Amino acid sequence: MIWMAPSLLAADPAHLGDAAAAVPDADWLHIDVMDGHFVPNLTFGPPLVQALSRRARPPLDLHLMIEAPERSVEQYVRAGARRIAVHAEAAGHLHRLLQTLGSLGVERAVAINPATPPEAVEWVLDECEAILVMTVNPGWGGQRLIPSTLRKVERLRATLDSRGLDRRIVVDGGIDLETVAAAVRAGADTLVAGSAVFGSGDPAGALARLRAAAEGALSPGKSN
Ligand SMILES: O=C(CO)[C@H](O)[C@H](O)COP(=O)(O)O
Ligand SMILES: [Fe+2]
Repeated sequence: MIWMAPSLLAADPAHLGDAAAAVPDADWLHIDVMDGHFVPNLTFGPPLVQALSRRARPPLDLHLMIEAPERSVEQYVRAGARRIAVHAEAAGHLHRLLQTLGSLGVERAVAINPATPPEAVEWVLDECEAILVMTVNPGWGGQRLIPSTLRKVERLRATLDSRGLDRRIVVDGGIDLETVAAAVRAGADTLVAGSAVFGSGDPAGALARLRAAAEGALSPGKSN
């Protein structure tokens, strides 16, 4: 089953609450937290996340692009996060951090940048529910998907299958009607899309079209 996670990063910052309310059929609402250090950009903090949780119907999916994530995960859980992705590159003690997140009762994802090999997450698969493969360099929306990142998705899906593990593979960056089928065929089952959803005048319609294209790529005999 495909899960769709529209990313608020592409929404008009002056109307974030309305954007959060505009995609009630999403499986998750993706929120990109950037600290100006791990990535140059600066975005959402806990009070804003908490305010958005009151406007959004989908559960909040926080993508923490921050240094020392262990210092602030609890704050984001209190603000309403239901899934938290932490970067393998940012966590000094990744295994311990994932155990902490588990004890806080949220779904856990480990994110890797395009430059990071799959091995960085393969040793903690028992301590997470999802892997987030960055398909662009983190920091901004509206970039083009880097095709070689999908080879990592294939490899991770093969590793999960060979170990009999049921984990979500999230792809994040440059997902649109042109790239979504390739991402799904590579093994992704959770699709983050910012510009393709909030860059359109009709976010709910754009989300539905993207979901249909992803589901079509899953079903044999359909072309997308
Ligand atoms: O994590 C991110 C950037 O670091 C965003 O989630 C991602 O870029 C989504 O935006 P778009 O679909 O426009 O690429
Ligand atoms: Fe993201």
